[in-house]
Amino acid sequence: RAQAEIDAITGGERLPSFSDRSVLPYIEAVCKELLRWRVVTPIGAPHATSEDDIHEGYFIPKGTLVIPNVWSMLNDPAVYPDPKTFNPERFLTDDGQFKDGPGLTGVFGGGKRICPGRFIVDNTLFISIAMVLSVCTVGRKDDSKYGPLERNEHMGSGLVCFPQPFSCTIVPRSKKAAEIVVSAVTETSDQ
Ligand code: HEM
Repeated sequence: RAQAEIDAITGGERLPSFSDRSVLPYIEAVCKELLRWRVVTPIGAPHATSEDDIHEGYFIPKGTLVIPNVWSMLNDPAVYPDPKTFNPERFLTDDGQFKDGPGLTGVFGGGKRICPGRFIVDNTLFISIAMVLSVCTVGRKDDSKYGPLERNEHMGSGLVCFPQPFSCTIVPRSKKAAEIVVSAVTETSDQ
């Protein structure tokens, strides 16, 4: 579906660009679902309350350490049904337009110390996914080095989580797609 959406805009003749973003809602949804499905900072960053507070009946004194359970918010079945399934469509309306999801901004923390890198993340995710999928097909692969993919497709643990090593296949979709990649690389190295 992602590739069909891109092809409808580029005609398979060029790489997608940032100016195509508003007409690629499914790619937008893929980016958001990736941030939700594999949470990079599952417990955000610790903060402290700067004054006494009451939250849902609980008294929280000034100076209390607060750790946001971002993973739980983004895996709440009441908000994101069947949360373990990668399903970009949860970020689309019935007529295929992009819709943001509750709690997703929590991925980057909040308040004065919210992640300043979130704009880089947003743009890099979009352009990388759109460009790669426009010219390549990415496939699953089991191998003797890392074993069955299912066993390795989880994230590591820690304050910052990332996928465990895994194998995959990345192949050009066509001869034309391979030519587009070569000419983009040549143009970049000429600059
Ligand atoms: C998916 C990628 C990323 C995620 C999920 C992420 C998440 C976070 C979170 C949760 C915080 C703590 C915010 C808080 O205190 O509430 C943070 C802080 C920060 N992030 Fe990111 N981040 C990402 C990428 C980046 C990138 C690419 C950069 C820089 C290019 C960056 C720079 C920073 C900096 C400098 C802070 C500290 C801000 C401060 O304490 O004032 N992050 N990030």
